Amino acid sequence: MRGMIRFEQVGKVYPDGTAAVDDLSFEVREGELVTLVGPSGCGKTTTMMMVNRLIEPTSGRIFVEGRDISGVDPVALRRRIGYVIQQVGLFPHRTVLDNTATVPALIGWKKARARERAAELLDLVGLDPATYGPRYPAQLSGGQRQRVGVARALAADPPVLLMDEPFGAVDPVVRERLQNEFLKLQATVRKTVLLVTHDIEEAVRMGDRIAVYGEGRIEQFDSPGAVLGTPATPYVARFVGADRGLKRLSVTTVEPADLEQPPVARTGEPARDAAARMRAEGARWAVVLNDDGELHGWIAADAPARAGADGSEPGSVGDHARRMEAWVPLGSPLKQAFSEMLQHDAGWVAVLDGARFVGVLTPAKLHEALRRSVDADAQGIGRGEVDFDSVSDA
Ligand SMILES: Nc1ncnc2c1ncn2[C@@H]1O[C@H](COP(=O)(O)OP(=O)(O)OP(=O)(O)O)[C@@H](O)[C@H]1O
Repeated sequence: MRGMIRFEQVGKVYPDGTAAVDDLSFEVREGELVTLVGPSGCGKTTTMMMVNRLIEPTSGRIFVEGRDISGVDPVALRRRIGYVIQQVGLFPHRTVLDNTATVPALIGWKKARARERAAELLDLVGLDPATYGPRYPAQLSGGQRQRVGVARALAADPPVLLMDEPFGAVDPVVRERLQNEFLKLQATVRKTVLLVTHDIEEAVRMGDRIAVYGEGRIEQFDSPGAVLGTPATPYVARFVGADRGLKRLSVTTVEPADLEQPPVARTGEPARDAAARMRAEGARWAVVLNDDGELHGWIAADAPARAGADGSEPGSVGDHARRMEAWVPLGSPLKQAFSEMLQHDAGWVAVLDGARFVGVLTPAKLHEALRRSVDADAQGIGRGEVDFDSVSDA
């Protein structure tokens, strides 16, 4: 199947002569989340509202699920398209449960079934239906209202979701939490999503692909990595900002190939043996694991010798190990690894796969991973395929 949403040379000129968008062509694949990002007034909302026919284009054609929507009844069309907006637009005199059940009720579901579905959806977005279902919108926080907006849009299980600044009305901390929650939710529901934002960070974090808007047209339509790594035009480079290398840290993940393997000591082994091994390998420290291969901490190469300086027995590795606070799961963004390093003032972070220790990430390896991902995008290949020499020579 071709794109779930497809724009073919679409233009919109408002009756007063304002040309909001011009010659837009792009498609959103099934299950893909595409973010539309750009400054105020560049035509993002116009683009979005043409998909559910709240606005009609003046030229070109738009297809949803393979059908030219100019021939589809707008009401029938909107049943297939969930819509989440910044102001949420909950009915103030209706309970949260009834607000969430709005669309299923509208399309003729029996009341009991609609409410059951609404309760499921509230649960899915992290709101306990027993607690929050009976409340009215005014009795919720901004973040909770936003979640209800998402639950309501998903209630009738539409294949397509339009989201216009869905996390815009909340503070940055809540915003990041809602973004992460939505990404987790999207990993299970796999809707085809168009999300409008003016925030490049949000676009990068949320989008499988990003459309960067200039004045009424798309300047670049590509993966977050490519937009940050190889901006197509000077406009895009300015828009993503001089700190795009930093932003890239949020979209590049820690992979097994990025890790170093330091010497490993076990909690139960004699400290003297571990120290001898570290000396032989020229290492100043070792990672300490317990018998199940789980991270216990780390040990300095000279710790046993210092402890035994007074002639006493240095004991086991466990006696000298220090806790390791800086760790991240495999697959975390590099940004998280970097932030762990800074927060714990650590020269490296441990990387875990579940509870299992898989290696450490050092600042040099982090830098290398970042360079590798820039190169991979520039060459249009996977990160693992980048020739290491070409990275260090660059
Ligand atoms: N009904 C209308 N009549 C005339 N011009 C309009 C109308 N609606 C929007 N516009 C204009 O069309 C252009 C694009 O507007 P649009 O709302 O799509 O931008 P946007 O990128 O979503 O902006 P924002 O981020 O501020 O919401 C703007 O210049 C706007 O003033």
